[in-house]
Amino acid sequence: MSNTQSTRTKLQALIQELIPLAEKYEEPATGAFGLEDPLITKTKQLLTQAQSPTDYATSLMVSSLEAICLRTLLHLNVLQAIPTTGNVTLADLSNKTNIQPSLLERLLRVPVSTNFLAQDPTSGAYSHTHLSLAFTDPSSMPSRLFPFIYDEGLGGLMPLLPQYLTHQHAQTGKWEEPGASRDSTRYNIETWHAGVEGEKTAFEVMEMDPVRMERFQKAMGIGEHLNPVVGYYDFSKLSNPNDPSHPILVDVGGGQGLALSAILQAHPTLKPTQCVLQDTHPVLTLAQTTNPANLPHGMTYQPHDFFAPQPIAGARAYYLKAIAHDLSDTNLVLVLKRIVEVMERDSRVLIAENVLPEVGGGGIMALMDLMMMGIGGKERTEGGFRDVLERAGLVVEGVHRAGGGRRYAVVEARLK
Ligand SMILES: C[S@@+](CC[C@H](N)C(=O)[O-])C[C@H]1O[C@@H](n2cnc3c(N)ncnc32)[C@H](O)[C@@H]1O
Repeated sequence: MSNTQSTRTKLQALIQELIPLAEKYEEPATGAFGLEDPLITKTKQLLTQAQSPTDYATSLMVSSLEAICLRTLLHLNVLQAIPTTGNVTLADLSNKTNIQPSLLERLLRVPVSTNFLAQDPTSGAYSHTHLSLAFTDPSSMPSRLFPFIYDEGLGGLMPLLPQYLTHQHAQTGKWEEPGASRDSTRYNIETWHAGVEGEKTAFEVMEMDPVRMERFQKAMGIGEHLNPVVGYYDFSKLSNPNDPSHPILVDVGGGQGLALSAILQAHPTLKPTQCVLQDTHPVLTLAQTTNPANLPHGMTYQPHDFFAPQPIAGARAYYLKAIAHDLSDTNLVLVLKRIVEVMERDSRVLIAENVLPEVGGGGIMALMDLMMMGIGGKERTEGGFRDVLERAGLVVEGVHRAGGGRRYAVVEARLK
């Protein structure tokens, strides 16, 4: 069989497989994240099979550019200026946005080429597709997620990965993960890019820009929508009403307290007076002034560097959400050891994170993992969590998965 014939046979087989998948296709839930319908997975296989390597290289370049154009269009409020129904000419769009027509035309050419936006082939007028329309609602998941991920790494830092690795190789003689043989909180793409390599951590770089810090902390709320905080771990078992002075829940690096707030709301038996929110001083100041999580009165706000000795001894649980993935294995072990030093037999460490499968994991997990690489962190498999917990003197008691096809889980650990 010639190559073309064998490709045709494979394409026909894939198309046959698409038909039953199309019959079972479900409209994705709003905000569903990384839960790819089998129809989409199979369609991508079909496309890959049909593409030549040159087609593939072309689409790769175009989709990278599409992200840049889309970020720029959002920045300039262009998508919002396209009517939700009907279409708009270039001249009208230019008048509405006060943007030079030729700049607009050139920025819009890419998203039109990918069918993200529609363009009338005769008049050239632009209209929305269901995809672009979603980006006009500032509260929609795409509008919240894409600019955040783009601004926090995808657009600026990740494209520097080849240069960063070359720079690191010149210093260490090794091709390795950022900071693998140094302190990865201070040696990573973010700190190198900011010109403070070895001096500040990635989060200290962020704190140098209060506007960015506030935007980042606000954006943490997106996580609650993508991966619910409650519903798969029974936090109510931490309750200890007989000893009201006993700390029950310490949220280590808890940011604005969004997770703590969700936990307290879902488990009214937990007393706020027995809960502690720890983070850096600037972040807690922001949390107290803006209180976006609507945290109840009575809980303690405690500035604390999680590399320093843990000031709350014997709490029922030390909760770390989206902390482990900011850290290398070495640094995570250091942070966990600070907690281990003050744990009692009934104390637990609760790590809330995505748990990668041992093999693969899909595009969005790969993206999150590389985003974390930018600041010296990483996503982990269950085996990866077991390993760091073991090195810190802990043992896994359970992996409580969020379910619904999500990778998210609470990894519960106790003293060995
Ligand atoms: C990705 S955010 C997660 C926040 C929160 N746990 C959540 O899930 O919304 C990481 C948090 O760790 C905090 N952080 C970073 N380095 C820290 C340190 N050395 N000590 C304490 N908190 C730190 C940051 O200020 C930030 O709020």
